[in-house]
Amino acid sequence: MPVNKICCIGAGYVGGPTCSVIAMQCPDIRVIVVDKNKDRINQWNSDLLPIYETCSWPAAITLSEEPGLEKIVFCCRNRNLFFSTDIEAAIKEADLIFISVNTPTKIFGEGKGRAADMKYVEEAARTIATISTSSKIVVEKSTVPVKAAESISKVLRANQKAGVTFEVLSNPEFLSEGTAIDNLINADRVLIGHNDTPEGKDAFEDLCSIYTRWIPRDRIIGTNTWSSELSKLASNAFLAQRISSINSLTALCEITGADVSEVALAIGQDHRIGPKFLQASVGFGGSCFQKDILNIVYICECLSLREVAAYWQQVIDMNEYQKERFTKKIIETMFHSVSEKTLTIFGFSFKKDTGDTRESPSITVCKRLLDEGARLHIYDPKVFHEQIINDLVYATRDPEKVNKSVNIFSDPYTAANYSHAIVICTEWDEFINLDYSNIYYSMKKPAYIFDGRKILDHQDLSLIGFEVFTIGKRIDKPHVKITNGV
Ligand SMILES: NC(=O)C1=CN([C@@H]2O[C@H](COP(=O)(O)OP(=O)(O)OC[C@H]3O[C@@H](n4cnc5c(N)ncnc54)[C@H](O)[C@@H]3O)[C@@H](O)[C@H]2O)C=CC1
Ligand SMILES: O=C(O)[C@H]1O[C@H](OP(=O)(O)OP(=O)(O)OC[C@H]2O[C@@H](n3ccc(=O)[nH]c3=O)[C@H](O)[C@@H]2O)[C@H](O)[C@@H](O)[C@@H]1O
Repeated sequence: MPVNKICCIGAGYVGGPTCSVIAMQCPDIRVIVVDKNKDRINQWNSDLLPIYETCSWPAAITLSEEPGLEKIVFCCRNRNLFFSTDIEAAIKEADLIFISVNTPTKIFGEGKGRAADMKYVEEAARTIATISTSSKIVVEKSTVPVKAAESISKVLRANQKAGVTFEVLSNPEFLSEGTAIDNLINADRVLIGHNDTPEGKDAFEDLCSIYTRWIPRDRIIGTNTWSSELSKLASNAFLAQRISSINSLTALCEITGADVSEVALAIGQDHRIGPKFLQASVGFGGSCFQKDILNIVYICECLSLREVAAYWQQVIDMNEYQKERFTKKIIETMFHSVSEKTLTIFGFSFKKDTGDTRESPSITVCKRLLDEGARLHIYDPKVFHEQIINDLVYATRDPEKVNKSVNIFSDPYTAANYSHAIVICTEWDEFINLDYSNIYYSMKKPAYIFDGRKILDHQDLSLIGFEVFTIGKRIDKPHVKITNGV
């Protein structure tokens, strides 16, 4: 059955960009992205989109300009791309429905702190079943536990109207924030899990026919549904595992005098290992790595696979250790106390080129420093000030302390003024080229820099006069040649 109308439930970081790209590549298909969050839909319909995406238009697409998400949305919106809160109408008319709602870690009940909360997926499935008056392909785009498609099918079947059928596919998303458009247009692979039945195979072909408009057919992988669901979790677990592995070596490097960047370069040159995701850091963040690994841990524990669960849990534990180790180093270096001292935090998003703060290592570092009595000046080029305050209030559960001890700034120089230390928590490019001589003169002495992302020129900073600490490398004091003109 040709797909003419698509509905996507969930207008978030995945639903919005994914459907914008589909609308751009398939001008003959009408794409409606719906959400129950009215504010979010209003933003998608405004000039200020809810997601910050910097990426450029890939070379494969011939257009005279280099647009990112904004250009695509502005080009397709109200042509064949629509954002709406009328969920029922969009479901009714669609041939194919993406479920792209959030699947956060459960915060209470059975599996609290580890299992994925499937309530939004279930709610979406119930709505689809009760509203639909014609048969649909339902595509699970959200990241879900293995066997979730079975639960979705069960909910759909239990509530479907006579004569209406549903075929459920698993089509996990692999985009990264900040490079979503590139990732979607030049996807390494598109994974589609389907039932091994004639209906399942037909639905697979229907979804394929959308992706093949711009993705070469040999990059589309068809698997059984459970492999597809597990591959998504495993993919994030493997990426996070690489970061924890390189981070595990940083403490060793600092003690022995090895430099973790040199180690990463050396091991990454082996084409069997490869250079990506070996950048040592204060720790990984983002909405998915931790959540998806916890999900694997929980599934394994439920299946009595204790050793497997413990193996993956260690990736998370190492990440916690790294954030704690970095913060401890700050406190120890500053004479074992940051109480009443002002520390300037550069970067609050979980990585550069996004305004997203979910599970950002910056939150953990700030919370620990606030617990120790520090005053914080925070600067991030993209995160909204209210978001920073909300995150810190949630983390500390102490609005009074946040109100008293945290100031948010709109420019890095003012933020650093009169502070005792700068702490780099996010690798924003703009931090690399700041005028650190100027910053040094405006700070209290000794002036410290703690580079949690290894992005600065540490020798230069030492020469300016800073006390410098970074991850995975001992910074020796510079041998300043004192010349007296002789
Ligand atoms: N953020 C990312 O970079 C990636 C996320 N994923 C996965 O994709 C899924 C979605 O993630 P995000 O887009 O980041 O989440 P998000 O939180 O940004 O967006 C989800 C949206 O779904 C809406 N929603 C929830 N239940 C709904 C319902 N019943 N009806 C209508 N709207 C509903 C929410 O209001 C929200 O706006 C998650 O499972 C996530 O693990 C996968 C790959 C990348
Ligand atoms: O399922 C998801 O949500 C997505 O999760 C990640 O994407 P994302 O969270 O946007 O960001 P990444 O670029 O993977 O970075 C995650 C974290 O790891 C950190 N990181 C990354 C790479 C590295 O070498 N070192 C490192 O510390 C980043 O700073 C960031 O905090 C995956 O890369 C995507 O493939 C996946 O689709």
